[in-house]
Amino acid sequence: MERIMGGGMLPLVLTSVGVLLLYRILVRLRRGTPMHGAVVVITGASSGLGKECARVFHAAGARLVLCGRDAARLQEVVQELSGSSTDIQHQTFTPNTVVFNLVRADSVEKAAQEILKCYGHIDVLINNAGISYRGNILDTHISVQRDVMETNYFGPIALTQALLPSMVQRRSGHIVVISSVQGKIAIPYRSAYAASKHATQAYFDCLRAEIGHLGIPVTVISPGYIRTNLSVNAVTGDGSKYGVLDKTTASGWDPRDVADAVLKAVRQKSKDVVLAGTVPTVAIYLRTLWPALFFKLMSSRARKEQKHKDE
Ligand SMILES: NC(=O)C1=CN([C@@H]2O[C@H](COP(=O)(O)OP(=O)(O)OC[C@H]3O[C@@H](n4cnc5c(N)ncnc54)[C@H](OP(=O)(O)O)[C@@H]3O)[C@@H](O)[C@H]2O)C=CC1
Ligand SMILES: CCCCCCCCCCCCCCCC(=O)OCC(=O)COP(=O)(O)O
Repeated sequence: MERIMGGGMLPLVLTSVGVLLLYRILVRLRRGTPMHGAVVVITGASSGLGKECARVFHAAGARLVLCGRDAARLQEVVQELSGSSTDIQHQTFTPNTVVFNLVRADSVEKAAQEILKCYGHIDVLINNAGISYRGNILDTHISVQRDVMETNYFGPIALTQALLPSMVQRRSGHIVVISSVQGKIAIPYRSAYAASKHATQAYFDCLRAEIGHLGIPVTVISPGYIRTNLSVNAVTGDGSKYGVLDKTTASGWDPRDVADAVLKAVRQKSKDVVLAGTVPTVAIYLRTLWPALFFKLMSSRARKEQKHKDE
C-alpha cells in the first residue's frame, strides 16, 4: 500500500513543481522586463506626463536621469520622489538631472554626453518633452511652424541620434517616444503639432525597422487627451502663449494612468501603442479605411470651430 502511495506521489509532486514553474515563467513574460536598476532617461520630466513617468519608473526601481529646461523645477521633482513612500519591494535611487533646451542643437549634443556620464550607459530613453499649438494656417508665421517642429521633432531625434551609438555598441537599449493620436490623424487648427507628431511617427517607425535586429526596440506611444498643462503651454500662430486650459485637456486621461501604460509598454517592449478612447481610435481606422468620409468630417469640424470663434 505504502509502495503504491510513494510511487503515485512522485509524479504528482513533479507535475505540481512543473506547473508552478510554468506559472512563474508566464507571470514574468506577462510583466515583461524588470525595471529595477535600469537607467531610464526622461525628457520633459518637470511636469505633466513626464513627471508622472518619473514617478512610476522611480517606484519600479529605475535609476533615472530627468531632463528639462528648468533646473529648479527638476529639483522639485527629485525632492518629491526622494520623499515619497514607494513600493517596498524595490530599492529606489535618487534621480539625476540634466538641464538643457531641446531646440538648441549644441546643447543637445552636450546634454547627451552629460546623460551618458551619469551611469556610463542608458537602458531606456523616453522622448516625452513636447509643445502644442493652436491656430489656423493662414494666420500662422512660418517661424512658428519651424519652432514646433524643432521642439517636437528635431530635438527628440537629435537626442536619440546622439545617444544611439552607445546603445548600438552595447547591443542593448530601448527608445521610446511619446507621440499623439495626432501623429496618426490630422485635425484642423493643429497643423504645426499634427505635422510634428506625424514626422515623429514616421522617423521612429524607420528607426525600429533599422535597429530592431540589434536588440534595441522602439516604442511609439500615441495618447489621446491627457489632463496636463499642454494646452496652456501651447503656442499660437503669432508665437504667443495660448494660455488656456482647454475642456478637452481638462477632461482628458489622468496622467498617472498614462504613465502606468508607458511603463507597461516599456516592460513588454511594445512597438506601437494607442492610448485613447473609442472615438479617436475609430477615427484612426477611418482615416485609412474610408479617407473620404474622414476628410468630410474634418472639414465640417473646421467650419464648426470657425463659426464658434466668430460668434
Ligand atoms: N496632454 C495631452 O493631451 C497630450 C500630450 N501628449 C504628449 O505628451 C508629451 C508631454 O506633454 P504634457 O505632459 O502633456 O505637457 P506639459 O506641457 O506638461 O509638458 C511638456 C514638457 O516638455 C518640456 N519641454 C517643452 N519644450 C521644451 C524644450 N524646448 N526643451 C526641453 N524640454 C521642453 C517641458 O519642460 P519645461 O519645464 O522645460 O517647460 C515640459 O516638461 C508631449 O510630447 C505631448 O505632445 C500626447 C497626447 C496628448
Ligand atoms: C464612434 C464613431 C466615431 C467616428 C469618428 C469621427 C471622427 C471624429 C474625430 C475625432 C478627433 C479626435 C481628436 C483627438 C485628438 C487627440 O486626442 O489629441 C491628443 C493630443 O495630442 C492633444 O493635443 P492638443 O494640443 O490638441 O490638446
